[in-house]
Amino acid sequence: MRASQKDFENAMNQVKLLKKDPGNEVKLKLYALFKQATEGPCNMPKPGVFDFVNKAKWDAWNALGSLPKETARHNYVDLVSSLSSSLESSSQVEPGADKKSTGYETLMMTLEDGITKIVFNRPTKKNAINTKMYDEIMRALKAASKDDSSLTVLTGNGDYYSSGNDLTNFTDIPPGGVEEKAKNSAILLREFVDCFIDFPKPLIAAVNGPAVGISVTLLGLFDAVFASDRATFHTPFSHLGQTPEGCSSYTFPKIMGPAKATEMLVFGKKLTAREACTNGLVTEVFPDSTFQKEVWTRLKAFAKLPPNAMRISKEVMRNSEKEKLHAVNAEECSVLQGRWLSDECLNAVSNFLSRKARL
Ligand SMILES: CCCC/C=C/CC(=O)SCCNC(=O)CCNC(=O)[C@H](O)C(C)(C)COP(=O)(O)OP(=O)(O)OC[C@H]1O[C@@H](n2cnc3c(N)ncnc32)[C@H](O)[C@@H]1OP(=O)(O)O
Repeated sequence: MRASQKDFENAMNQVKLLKKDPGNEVKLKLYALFKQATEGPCNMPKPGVFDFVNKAKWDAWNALGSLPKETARHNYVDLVSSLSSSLESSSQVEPGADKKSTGYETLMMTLEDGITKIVFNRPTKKNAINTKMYDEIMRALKAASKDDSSLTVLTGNGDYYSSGNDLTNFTDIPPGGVEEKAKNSAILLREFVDCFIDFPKPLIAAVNGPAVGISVTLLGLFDAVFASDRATFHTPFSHLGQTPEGCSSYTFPKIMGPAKATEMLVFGKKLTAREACTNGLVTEVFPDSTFQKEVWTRLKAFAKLPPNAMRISKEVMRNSEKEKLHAVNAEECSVLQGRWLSDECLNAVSNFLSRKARL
């Protein structure tokens, strides 16, 4: 049976009442079907390459070709009806996830048993790091460096550790245009990585699942990395028209040798947790089924060690490198500032946002 104009109007109202965000992919489908149903085939000029959001919308509408208005209206009503039932009943996210807690919007932070735990908390976005999250991680690290804990642990909520830089960060273009955006991003990145270089206490990553991009490169600045055997380590910089950050251009060749570092940072080879452990990036791998229990037993034992001895040992081991790391960070950010303006990068980001590419 075909959907009537009344069904279509009801569906439009139902969309506004959805309690959960259906995600960009579905929103693009809804947009395209709505435009096709009301205006027919795409009749707008194609937006420019920098106009990510409108280009993604245009691509979605244009992809419907000459689909008749009635069919588009019917498909729109069907899609909304399937969303209303599935989204209202599904609950893939852990309690507390994606909610404001303890003064942070994108993190959870606790201090217990001498351990400050910072949890990336955007599980529905695979813990992608958006601008707010960069700011909050810096704030959390500054607080952790001064609190009563002896060590600090970073981990992720949900199935991912983190999918790295949130690629929608690139869509928020300031009045000064993409050049200003690239400049501001380089400043933010430099300040962000500096916080890891300067962190004074033992810093440990509990990598609970796949890690991508900057969430991988930073691991070279951690003091221990414990990984679930479900975790993977992926730095697809060339695929994204980008270049290494997080001091990885220096730490990775040092940790694993230039050949293995090149496989990861230049050719984008994705490592399993065991491969990352063999290469020296990961301290130890645990079966996913016992990961939390084993890691936290280990961490609680570490936290009972004399905190000053641990802090000073870290200082002795790392201080001679600090100046070099700050210089590497500055150079990587400056190179990236240029890459973010390149066609290679802009096209890769645009493809991700239009759902044409998956890594
Ligand atoms: C300013 C400082 C800049 C520092 C620069 C750092 C460089 C990097 O970090 S480069 C690495 C950037 N990350 C990526 O390229 C990963 C992109 N994401 C993916 O390829 C896939 O999402 C995935 C392989 C991580 C997961 O795929 P899967 O099919 O399992 O799940 P999805 O449906 O794709 O994801 C769910 C949901 O989450 C959104 N999302 C995931 N990762 C990102 C991301 N990095 N940026 C923005 N959004 C992300 C994804 O779009 C989905 O959202 P919707 O439900 O709204 O569609």
